[in-house]
Amino acid sequence: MGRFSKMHGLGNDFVVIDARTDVVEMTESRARAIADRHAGIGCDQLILIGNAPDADVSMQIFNADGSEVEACGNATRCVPLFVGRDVLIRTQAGLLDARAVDGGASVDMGAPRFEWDAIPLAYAMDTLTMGASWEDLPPPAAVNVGNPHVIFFVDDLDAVDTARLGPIIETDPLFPARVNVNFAQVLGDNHIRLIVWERGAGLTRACGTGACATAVAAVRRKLVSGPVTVSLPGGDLIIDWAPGGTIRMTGPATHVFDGEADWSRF
Ligand SMILES: N[C@@H](CCC[C@H](N)C(=O)O)C(=O)O
Repeated sequence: MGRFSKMHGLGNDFVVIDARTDVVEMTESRARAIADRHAGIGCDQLILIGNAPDADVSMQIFNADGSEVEACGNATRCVPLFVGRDVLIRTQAGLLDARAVDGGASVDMGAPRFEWDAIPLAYAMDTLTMGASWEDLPPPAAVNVGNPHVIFFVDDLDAVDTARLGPIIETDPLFPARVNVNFAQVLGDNHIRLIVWERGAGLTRACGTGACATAVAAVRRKLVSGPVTVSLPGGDLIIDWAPGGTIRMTGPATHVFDGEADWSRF
């Protein structure tokens, strides 16, 4: 039998396995089966904590569809709670410094990347893909915070059919590796409301990297300033970024329960 912990950050929920002590061979189909909410344990992402030569621990991230990805902000905040101390975490997105704070954690998520600035993204969307399916959405911003995000700033978030547009944009041929889709409404100089259609997981209650990417895009467009409160369906994150710097994300992390499972059944 293998052990796991169920954890979440603002309702973005995880099955966390300590691969330092429980060796489990993770495949796409096994990750998908564990994440299945009806026939498995159920989670948005499956997290494997392992050993790393250059950090306290490593973190591997699998979306609910089984795809392995580079970054997960909400899971990163859960790692200090899982390990029991502040940690330097090796991820595909780089080394992340995660420190416990009251009720959660504060993480240096590294510097955002804007390599997509080289792509005339709005033009490409207009000419290649927009057509019938993208409708009246404005040209998005594109920010990579270890994983890829597009951000649409809209006037009225309640008027956007996020469940319908999310998967269309996620799988648009413009994004060969698919993309996380953020729908944001600026509520004030330091406040953004956000709904995220996550690549490989769909609509989640919160997306930490989505909040980081959205705050960065909003600061760059001078829509907000200073530390930004990003309000997601599951609650609030504080994101602090200034041009040229790294992103600091602060918010809750929750341990729900521990369990045991026979991984060979998945
Ligand atoms: N929920 C996460 C993001 C998880 C990965 C994402 N779906 C992707 O495919 O890049 C977060 O809190 O950042």
